[in-house]
Amino acid sequence: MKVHSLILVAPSSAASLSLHPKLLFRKLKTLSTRDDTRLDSVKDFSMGEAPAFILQGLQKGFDNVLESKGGAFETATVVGDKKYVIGGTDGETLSARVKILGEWVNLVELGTKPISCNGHSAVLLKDRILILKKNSKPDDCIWFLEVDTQFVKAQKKILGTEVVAWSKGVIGNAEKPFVISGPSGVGKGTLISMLMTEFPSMFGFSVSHTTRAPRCMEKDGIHYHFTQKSVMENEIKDGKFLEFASVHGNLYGTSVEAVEQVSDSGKRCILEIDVQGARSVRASSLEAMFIFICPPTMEELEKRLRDRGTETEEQVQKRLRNAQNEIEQGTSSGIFDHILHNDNLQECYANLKKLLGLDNCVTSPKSAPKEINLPMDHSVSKIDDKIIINCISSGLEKESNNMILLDVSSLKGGAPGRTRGLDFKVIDGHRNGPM
Ligand SMILES: Nc1ncnc2c1ncn2[C@@H]1O[C@H](COP(=O)(O)OP(=O)(O)OP(=O)(O)O)[C@@H](O)[C@H]1O
Ligand SMILES: Nc1nc2c(ncn2[C@@H]2O[C@H](COP(=O)(O)O)[C@@H](O)[C@H]2O)c(=O)[nH]1
Repeated sequence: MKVHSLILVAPSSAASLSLHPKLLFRKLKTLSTRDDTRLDSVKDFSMGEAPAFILQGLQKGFDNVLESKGGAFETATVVGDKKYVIGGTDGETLSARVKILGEWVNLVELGTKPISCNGHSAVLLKDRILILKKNSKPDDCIWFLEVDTQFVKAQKKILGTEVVAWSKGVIGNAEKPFVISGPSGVGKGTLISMLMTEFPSMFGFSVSHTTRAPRCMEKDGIHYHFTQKSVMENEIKDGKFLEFASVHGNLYGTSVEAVEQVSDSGKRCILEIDVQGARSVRASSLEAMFIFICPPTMEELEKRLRDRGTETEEQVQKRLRNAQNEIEQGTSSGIFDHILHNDNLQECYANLKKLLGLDNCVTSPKSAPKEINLPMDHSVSKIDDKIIINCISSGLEKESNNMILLDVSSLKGGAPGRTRGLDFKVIDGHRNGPM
């Protein structure tokens, strides 16, 4: 029998990625050939201990799949007394609605929503719903709708309403970003340029937003995203910034997207931000390495700032006044993992490379990122932290029963950024022989 739609209650024994494929196939076959009346017993599941279930379009009339008149595909996921309805083809994106005790209530959806698709599966994990989009590109097929994560809980408190947050799922982990701070003119930008010139495929710069005016050689989107104060303040309210601070009289900030874009490219992200920003990142969920750059003396710092010639006299004075406080904070607050002294530039650069494990480093070509290819037709089931995607191939002479095992045991990050740490394995059914 071909498995079209399958619903499982998580057995106590964990199916791990290391489970022998033959055993897994056997286990699934047993479960999938069960009488469909088995489904009724799990219709009323509640959230908490992560009951395993699938929401699948193929099982018409099944409680969790709603198909509205216009052909809009929707799934409903019950979490305690709430029912999250996800889908709709009337817009360009998927969206979510929620019913509490049978009544529709106002729901704020945060994050970037996924673009619409021809159906999806929805699987309840502990505090979020995994969405597997059908007929979507490999880098767009896995999404999460967070319903009870720390981020959602905090936003509910702030907004005083029901909140969910969308987050795109990414296979693998990002390289640990590093934060470089130090007073204006100490040489942060110079050191970062040297690093990016020597290791172009290894590092990416997080392009900050700022409300200050561009300097003559600065380009929008490359050196900074130059913006208006009111625009940036609204984006801060919308939760788009990982950190922000008022520095030397202007607003500066790192958007969540700036860091995620660098990580998506497989590079290690560099954040060049002030001490207040570093403090905020330290308190955020972003795991990073923190480096503070110190000038040899205040006189030398002043000379470098003046020689750079990018600031007016008034601005130089302001930056020097702030520098004293930054150096005190940077060297005594415990925010920073490492302090480097930029007296001799080449020596400081060599020390920075040492910290980053790059001394005597030979750059090797990067292996291509792992990509998941979800077939249009698949059914989904769940055992503990493993999502089993049964790929249904039709029209082929031989029936293929490939499976994708998606491991959601080590999720990292999440809204307002990407959800990383996903892993998967393809199990070729043919190679396992008859069961
Ligand atoms: N070790 C050094 N010795 C002498 N000059 C230096 C040294 N390091 C950097 N400089 C020079 O000091 C000036 C300021 O450096 P840079 O612009 O990199 O500072 P910054 O910390 O990035 O400043 P800001 O925070 O304002 O962006 C530049 O003209 C640079 O060439
Ligand atoms: N908190 C943040 N501070 C930032 C960010 N980007 C830059 N900076 C700091 O601003 C000063 C001044 O920069 P300049 O380009 O005007 O010379 C610099 O020393 C950085 O420390 C940011 O995104 N967040």
